[in-house]
Amino acid sequence: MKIVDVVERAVPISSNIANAFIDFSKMNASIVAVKTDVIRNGKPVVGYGFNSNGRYAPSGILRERFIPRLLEAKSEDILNESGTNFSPEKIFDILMANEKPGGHGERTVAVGTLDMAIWDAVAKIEEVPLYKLLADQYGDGTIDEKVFVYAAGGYYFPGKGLPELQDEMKSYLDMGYSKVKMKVGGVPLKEDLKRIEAVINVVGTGQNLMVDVNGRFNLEEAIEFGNAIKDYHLFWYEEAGDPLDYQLQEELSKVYPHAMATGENLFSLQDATNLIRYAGMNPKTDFLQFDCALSYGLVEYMKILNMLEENGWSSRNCIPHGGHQMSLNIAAGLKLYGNESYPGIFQPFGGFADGHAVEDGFVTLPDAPGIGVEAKEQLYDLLKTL
Ligand SMILES: O=C([O-])CC(=O)C(=O)O
Ligand SMILES: [Mg+2]
Repeated sequence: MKIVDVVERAVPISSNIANAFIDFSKMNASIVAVKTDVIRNGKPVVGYGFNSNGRYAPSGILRERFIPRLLEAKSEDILNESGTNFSPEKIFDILMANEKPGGHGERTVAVGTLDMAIWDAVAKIEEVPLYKLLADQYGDGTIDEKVFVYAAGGYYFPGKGLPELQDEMKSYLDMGYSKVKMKVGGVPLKEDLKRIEAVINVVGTGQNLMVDVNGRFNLEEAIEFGNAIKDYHLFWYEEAGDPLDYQLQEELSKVYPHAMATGENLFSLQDATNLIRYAGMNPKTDFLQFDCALSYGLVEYMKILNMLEENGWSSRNCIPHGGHQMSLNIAAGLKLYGNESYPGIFQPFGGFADGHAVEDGFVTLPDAPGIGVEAKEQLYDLLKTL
């Protein structure tokens, strides 16, 4: 049993949307295929992966360091104890050989992308959906039959006014979502408050709305904004300040009385641990958004879930960033609170399996082996070109 080839390509996911920190005019992502010599259904098993939005394709380090390390590994060093499948944990160790701790940089994205493809292959070799493999081998043996998902959008866009913002949010409700997220912090406070009120008018209550600052505010601005929105009782207030400024988050936590969310730009177990140690976040109210496809993959994510449990948090505090099927599988198999979703943006990676419409804010997963990329036609059409 061996990996015969690994191929990578960068593909555009660019658009004119912007959050408070970046626009996506040059955004791209790496897609990878891990080709094995294992035959299932008469064909060699191929695992597919891609990196999540917000970080650029790590093509260079994938091609120069991580793919060669994987291809140079001896078969016995990447198989599980019984030799019946690949071991994502052993592969993680192979990939991370000769990488110093700290200063994680873009390598977390490269490893996260490969890790996704490895898990896809491993589940395909077992001939089960990844969520089932996770529940059986790493979870309590049961799955969540449906997963809470919210529609993330509300981006700034040239010429987009309040009516267009409201139409966008209405369209998410029409698709079956119950909660929506919008970008804030990119225009003056007064203007954002009008945008927030316009969206609450569509979704009915602040509890159906999250706002995302994408790390734009300093402490003073974060507190001012928090004070201005607190009476809306929003579902959460996300990434108010720099993701690594734990003190800002801690100070904000002292004065903002409702749920907050952060973590999409923390890319390692150590960074996540520091957040839990130093940022004053509250496991009774707050949400954690670590995205395995940006942060060394599911092997690292499971270490983060263990760390959370040791510190009085639960997998139910987690709603990963990224809106991809990998995290949807993790949500169903390891019992997260839910998953993000980007209806219509970051295509073809955003959204879930064809024919699995969102109903009352929940989505079901296909019964296909692996992550389920073959059940999303537009995505599979792209991946199979590798
Ligand atoms: O705009 C982005 O970079 C995406 C983001 O923060 C989110 O989905 O929470
Ligand atoms: Mg965000």
